[in-house]
Parts: sequence; structure tokens; C-alpha cells
Amino acid sequence: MKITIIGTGYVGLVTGTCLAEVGNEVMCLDVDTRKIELLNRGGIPIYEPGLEDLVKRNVAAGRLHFTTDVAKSVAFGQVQFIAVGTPPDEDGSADLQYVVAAARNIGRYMDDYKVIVDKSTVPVGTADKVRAAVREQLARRGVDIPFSVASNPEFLKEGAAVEDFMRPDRIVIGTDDARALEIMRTIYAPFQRNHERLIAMDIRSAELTKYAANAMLATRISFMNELALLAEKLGADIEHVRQGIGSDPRIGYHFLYPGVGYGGSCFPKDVQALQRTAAEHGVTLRVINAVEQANEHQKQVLLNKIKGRFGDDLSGRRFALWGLAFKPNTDDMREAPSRVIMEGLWRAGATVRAYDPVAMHEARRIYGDEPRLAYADSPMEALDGADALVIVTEWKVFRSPDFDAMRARLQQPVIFDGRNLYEPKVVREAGFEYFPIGRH
Ligand SMILES: NC(=O)c1ccc[n+]([C@@H]2O[C@H](COP(=O)([O-])OP(=O)(O)OC[C@H]3O[C@@H](n4cnc5c(N)ncnc54)[C@H](O)[C@@H]3O)[C@@H](O)[C@H]2O)c1
Ligand SMILES: O=c1ccn([C@@H]2O[C@H](COP(=O)(O)OP(=O)(O)O[C@H]3O[C@H](CO)[C@@H](O)[C@H](O)[C@H]3O)[C@@H](O)[C@H]2O)c(=O)[nH]1
Repeated sequence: MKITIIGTGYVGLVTGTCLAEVGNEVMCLDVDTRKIELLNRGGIPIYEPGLEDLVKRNVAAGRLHFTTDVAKSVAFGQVQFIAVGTPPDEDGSADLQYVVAAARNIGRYMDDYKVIVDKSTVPVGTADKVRAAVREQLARRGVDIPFSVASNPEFLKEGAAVEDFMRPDRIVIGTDDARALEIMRTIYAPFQRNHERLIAMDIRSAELTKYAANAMLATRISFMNELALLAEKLGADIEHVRQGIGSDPRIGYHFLYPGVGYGGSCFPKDVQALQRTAAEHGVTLRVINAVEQANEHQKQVLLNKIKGRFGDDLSGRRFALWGLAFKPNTDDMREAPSRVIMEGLWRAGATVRAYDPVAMHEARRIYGDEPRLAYADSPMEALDGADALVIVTEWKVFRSPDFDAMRARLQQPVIFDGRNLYEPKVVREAGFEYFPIGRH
């Protein structure tokens, strides 16, 4: 099948590449000329395990193309996936300008039947807006060309995006159009060979399913973060509690890790967008509102521990920071907790020396030559002369460090661990003051 992907970011590039990998001919469009030029030179704009090889292989096989030419990309695919960003507007609602612009472009240039698929995370009712934008353009041109609109929300996680796309838990398709559903079934057939994973439903339910999934996962995290705060006060250990409840199959082990608050480009914005949608319809989401409030509080918890130990005025102090990306295996720093923590440390007068296996280039892009932020070439180098170590991202490379070597490099043997990487007893026996989350 010939497929066009509009928006070549984390979702668009992974979707396009994986669809090419199973034999489709794919053209990825982006308005960002630098991104497309880089891809056409054989480069890759994001760090995502396994993606680079897959892109190279499919480009070499002639199945994967990158362009900034809108007319060409619209003409190319019978199926047009919209995978552009839907960032938060000032009031927290999803900003649909890029989705609507993509839809208008399709209407402006299409000459034959198209299936237009919303893959971006979009509020309920967006498919109607996409349909209206296409119709408006067709009417302007004075033509009547048939098209279908479907919702196909994406559930991939950054850092495991290729794996998630190639082996999905489920494929949600929202459409009221039999022809579009049949085409979507054909596209996804290679991804569900051992059992049926495609769940077909109406468009509005599909749109809401995406927000429901993210809000549910965010709820589990905020729930555990709150219990971790309580466990600390009670002298209980949240790690034992996590195992104790996760073993119940009705609860399960996933997404029960307390930490520095959820971040990334999805949970914070999607929880807020759901709140806005509900407010617009006169519904109060009491649980979801509390989830967001708890997360805002959680982002300050590690900072408060640091101030509790060193005082509110951190002038002249330097902290080693392990981890800049919002989670391991990505270079994405959108809504990363590291940013809140670093900026809080700076406000209190401290400086930071950070190490991250892949996100330091992204931090440089965001912070430029910020004098209060230095970078280290290794985790150990970040420690040299620092007043304490602050762990923000649970990269594997931080999991089994040489504690003796660490003690020798730090000015003071103090660790603030926002990800509970170590056994408190082991770290304390190695001579450290250790401040984990919800453990004693
Ligand atoms: N990142 C994730 O893990 C993830 C997972 C599931 C769903 N989503 C959702 O998918 C959507 C895309 O997210 P992302 O992280 O890939 O965003 P991104 O910012 O990485 O990529 C979006 C791309 O769209 C391009 N673009 C904007 N307007 C365009 C237009 N009119 N025509 C062509 N290209 C255009 C931008 O230049 C950018 O390269 C969002 O709605 C997001 O919520 C993201
Ligand atoms: O037990 C946990 C699990 C995650 N997190 C945090 O939650 C955030 C999000 O993590 P994760 O969900 O792994 O990464 P994303 O790439 O943001 O993926 C989420 O958001 C995507 C975009 O909508 C969805 O497609 C995915 O299904 C959904 O997991 C990160 O800050 C994590 O550190 C925790 O604090 N504790």
C-alpha cells in the first residue's frame, strides 16, 4: 500500500518506518526542512533504540521517502496519517492548529479517494474538525472527491517506540465507514499475526480511549507518589508496598514506581487536555484533577529533600545530576522533571554538573551556554567536588556504581535518589547519607 505520514516526529517517523518495514511504500512529510534534509542525508533527528537501522534499511530498499513537498505527499498515499504535534494551548487544551493545517493541505491537493487517519492525540470531536477542513478546501476548489476519516490513536512509549509499534498490545480504530475500516485492517494485518489486536469502535470512543489510557497510567503514578510520601512518615517502605500490591493480578506491577513526578510530552499535556474537555462540557473530573495536583507537588519533593538537608540557600553549592531525559532510552526533555529540579537548584543559588548518556545535546539546545549548567563526560566525572548527587533518570548505567569511587569523588557523601535505584541499607553501609522516595 502507498501511505503518507504527515509530521515526521517521534510518532510519525516511527510509524512511517515500521509501516515501510512490513512492505508498504511510505512517504513522510514535514514542514521542518532541516529535519527532512537530515533524514535525506542518512541522519536521524531523535534517539530511539533500533530506529536508525530500520530507517536506513527501508530507505535503501526504496520503500521510505522524506519530503517537504505537500502536493507530492498528498498525491502519494491513499492513506494519509496525521501525526503532527498537539501541544498544550495557554489554557491547557490541545492546540489543533497543526492538525487542521494538515487536513487543509490534504483537501487542497487531493485528486482521488483518501483515508485520513488522526494518529495524533486529539480531543473528542477533532475528526469532525478534520472532515470540515477537508470539505472546505474541496468546496473552494469546486470539486467533490470522496474521503473517509478515521481515528487511530498511538500508544507507543518513547525509548521502546519501535518495539511497541511492531508488537502492539492493541490497535484502536475509530470509524463509522466500512471502506476505511477494511483499509486499516489491511495496513495492520502484519502486526497482529498471532491473534486479533484490532479493536474497532466509533470515532469519539477511539479519541477518548487515548486520553483514558494516559490518564489511567498517570493516576497509578500519582497514587504511588502519594503513598510514598505517607510511607516515609510512617516508617514503611514503598518498595515492599509496591511488590505487595503489584502481585495482585487485578493491580499488576506496571506503572507503580514512585519517583520525581511524571513528565514527558504526553502525560502532563494529555491530563490537562482531558480536564479542559471535561470543563467545556460542564463535567468535573475530581480524580483527574487530583492526579495533576499530586504530580505538581511531586516535582518539588526531591528539591525539598535537598533543601531539608542543605538549607533553603544553596549559594556556592554544586550538585551532580544523573539523568536529563524525562525517562531512560530517549533524548527527549519535554516536561522532564530534571528541568524543574535544575531550575529550582539554580533559583536557590546552586550550580549543576550533569551527565546523561544521550540527552546532553538536547539540554545544550534548551539552555544554550547557561553558566550554572556544566556537562560531564561520564557519571563519575559529574561527581568531582560536588556537594551531593541527585539522581533523576533511571538509566541502566547508574544502577550498579562503584560506591567507594563515588565517595572519593564527592565533596560530601550524600545521594538524593528520585528513582529508588539502590537498596538503602547497602548505600548507607557504603558510607552515604541516602535520601530515596518513600523508603527509610
Ligand atoms: N511522543 C510520543 O511518545 C507519543 C506517543 C503517542 C502519541 N503521541 C502524540 O502524537 C502526536 C505527535 O507527537 P510527537 O511526539 O511525534 O511530536 P513531534 O513534535 O516529535 O513531531 C511532530 C512533527 O510534526 C511536524 N509538523 C507540524 N505541522 C506540520 C504540518 N502541517 N505538516 C507536516 N508536518 C508538520 C513538526 O515539524 C514535527 O516534526 C502528538 O499528538 C502526541 O501527543 C506522541
Ligand atoms: O511507574 C512509573 C512509570 C512511569 N513514570 C513516569 O511517567 C512518565 C511517562 O513515562 P512513559 O509512559 O514510560 O513514557 P511516554 O513515552 O511518555 O509514554 C506515555 O505517553 C505516550 C504518549 O501518549 C503513550 O503513547 C504511552 O502509551 C504512554 O506510556 C515518565 O516521566 C516516567 O518517568 C513513573 O514515574 N512511574
